[in-house]
Amino acid sequence: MDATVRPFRSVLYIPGSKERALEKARSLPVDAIIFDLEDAVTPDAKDTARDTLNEALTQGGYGNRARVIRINGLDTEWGAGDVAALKDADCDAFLLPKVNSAADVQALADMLGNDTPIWAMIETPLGVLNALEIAAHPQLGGFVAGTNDLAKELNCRFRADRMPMMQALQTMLLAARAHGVVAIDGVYNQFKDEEGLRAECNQGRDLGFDGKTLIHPAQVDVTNECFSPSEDEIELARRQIEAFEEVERAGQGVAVVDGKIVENLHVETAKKVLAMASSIASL
Ligand SMILES: CC(C)(COP(=O)(O)OP(=O)(O)OC[C@H]1O[C@@H](n2cnc3c(N)ncnc32)[C@H](O)[C@@H]1OP(=O)(O)O)[C@@H](O)C(=O)NCCC(=O)NCCSC(=O)C[C@H](O)C(=O)O
Ligand SMILES: [Mg+2]
Repeated sequence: MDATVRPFRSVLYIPGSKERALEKARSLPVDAIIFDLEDAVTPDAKDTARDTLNEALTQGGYGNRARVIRINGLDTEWGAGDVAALKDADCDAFLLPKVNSAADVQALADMLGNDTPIWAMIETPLGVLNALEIAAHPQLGGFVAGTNDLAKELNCRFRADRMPMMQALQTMLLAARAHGVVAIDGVYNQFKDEEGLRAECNQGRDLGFDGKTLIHPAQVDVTNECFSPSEDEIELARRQIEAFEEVERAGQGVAVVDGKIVENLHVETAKKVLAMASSIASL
């Protein structure tokens, strides 16, 4: 799949210790999986989770889904052991929690000793404030918003409109876009509340996130729907491209579609919409 238009709509956390969930994920229509060794795994299960996860990845069967391993922080008693056990695993990226600076990313890069992309959880005040230098690290492939940790660190309240953490989310997005890395929104904790999830997905999509992290299979379909180009968006993109090509042939640089101007930059966006739609259709 073309990496520039690879979809990351639905990114499901799976506890690395849960064999049943590791098995189930092979058949779920998610774009990416985060195999978690951090928060979803209790301290007494940390060691066995490494083996369970290694075995699942060796066995494979995850198809086109991007496979991301979230290790424990390098400042914890498990981080170095996670890297040692999994650095050669068949995966697409390693996800480092609570990244505060580019030096944290470099520390993991040094320990890995390979060029597997590193993703960073942005979930601390320093991580947000240093997002630009973190995104600029040459091995950095993506940001994941850790909205639970962020709320804890900010001492803010959870609100449906997420106003208290909006600056952090947008700072992270600006940095991700400045350096062309993937940006995934945080989780929606009430996993049985479909309407609440839909609203938060739409907000994340409006902000510019590529997709959303999920904690339960019941969240997958809504999320895929919200982060896919809709039929209306696809149809509009086609008409914008056609209209622009027509005016271009007549030596002009501005078309009008549905009463709105269409210039070269809108055509670029329209082409991205069609490329993403076709990438999703090919899954
Ligand atoms: C939330 C859960 C504990 C709920 O578990 P459970 O009660 O077992 O759910 P169900 O009985 O409804 O499960 C139905 C079937 O689905 C499978 N399942 C459940 N969850 C997953 C999953 N995440 N991935 C794959 N499959 C899953 C069950 O095995 C059942 O299968 P079957 O036997 O065939 O019926 C549980 O969903 C869970 O543990 N979720 C993950 C929690 C997690 O990963 N937390 C850490 C990430 S969130 C975070 O840390 C964010 C960040 O750092 C921040 O700061 O914000
Ligand atoms: Mg967290």
